[in-house]
Amino acid sequence: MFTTRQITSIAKRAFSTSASSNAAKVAVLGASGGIGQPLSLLLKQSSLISHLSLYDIVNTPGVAADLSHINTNSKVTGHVPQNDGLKEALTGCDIVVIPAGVPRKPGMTRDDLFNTNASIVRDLAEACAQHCPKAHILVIANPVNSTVPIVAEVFQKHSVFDPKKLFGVTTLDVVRASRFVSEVKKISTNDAKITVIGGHSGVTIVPLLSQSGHSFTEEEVKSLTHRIQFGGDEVVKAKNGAGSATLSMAFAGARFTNSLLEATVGGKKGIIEPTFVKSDIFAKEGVEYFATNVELGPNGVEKIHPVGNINKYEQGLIDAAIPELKGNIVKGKSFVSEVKA
Ligand SMILES: NC(=O)c1ccc[n+]([C@@H]2O[C@H](COP(=O)([O-])OP(=O)(O)OC[C@H]3O[C@@H](n4cnc5c(N)ncnc54)[C@H](O)[C@@H]3O)[C@@H](O)[C@H]2O)c1
Ligand SMILES: O=C(O)C[C@H](O)C(=O)O
Repeated sequence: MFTTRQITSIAKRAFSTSASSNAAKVAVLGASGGIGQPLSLLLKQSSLISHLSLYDIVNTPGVAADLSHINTNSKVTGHVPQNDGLKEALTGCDIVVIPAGVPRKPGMTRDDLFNTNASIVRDLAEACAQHCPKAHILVIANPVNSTVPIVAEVFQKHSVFDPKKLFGVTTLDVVRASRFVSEVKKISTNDAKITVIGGHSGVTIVPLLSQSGHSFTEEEVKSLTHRIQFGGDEVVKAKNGAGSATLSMAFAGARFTNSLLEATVGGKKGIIEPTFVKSDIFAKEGVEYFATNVELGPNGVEKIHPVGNINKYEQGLIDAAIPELKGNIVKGKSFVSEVKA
């Protein structure tokens, strides 16, 4: 006869060793990089992932072997371009996260990365359109304001574009905003929920501090807004040529991926994350993609939240963001259409 304690312990073991049937295959493209490795480590902890598929042009066999010893239920595989590695990495994927591409050095803007990263993202998007056309695509590679339209154009070219399944990952801006506000107001980050809208570069990043429920002096608003818009530069400067944010980005990327997993395979309702998606909000102004809070659901984008009530200062920030955002988006779209022609 088993005691109650023994039965509980056997049940717990059985539960913890059986992989969840509601779990997804998730690929990380650029998995050996500064973001890719810690992001993959964080994703290895998810019970909603059955297969973590790691692709990079180098070093993924080692990264995958290392992660595969962690005793969570997901299988980990590593792929490199040889032997149809990209096809193998992507086939059957539900979610593809793309941090592949070069990071900034001091003095560079994110747009300065376009020449290198546009073709990397375009080629990876081509492979996704062919091998996992129904997957949710999460773009981290910069410049996000342009790389997201690049992915959309490639998917459109293959007639497989679903705007509900394409996301520019802007979560780091919200993570930073929360942290910076918590420091200034001396409050817990749990009480510092800041909506950040727009895009992901300099003035296109628009924090809506007036919606936070906290009051700020004019001075605080100006300095917090600047810090949130240019937080990436702080890290680039501190790393002094060794790249940009990797660990905080991995945290933010894992947060967004986990939210999407919960909303899709996890079946949870009411999950809201900020993200740069195809949106009608400023379509009249010629801006086809815009980040606001987005409710996630089983098919990806469930509901795009409007900007909401804003003050004059924030309206000024949006007015400044629109032309730059528009230019970034057109640049991404033309990059694909020019090659198409
Ligand atoms: N969205 C954001 O908030 C955010 C935040 C931080 C960084 N980023 C961006 O993320 C990107 C990656 O940053 P990082 O610090 O990890 O850079 P990194 O150089 O450390 O890593 C990039 C990885 O991409 C790989 N790679 C290059 N070409 C590839 C290809 N064709 N296919 C697959 N993999 C390829 C490299 O081998 C490398 O391992 C940069 O563009 C950076 O600007 C975005
Ligand atoms: O600043 C960068 O270039 C990386 C990233 O976009 C960030 O916001 O940290």
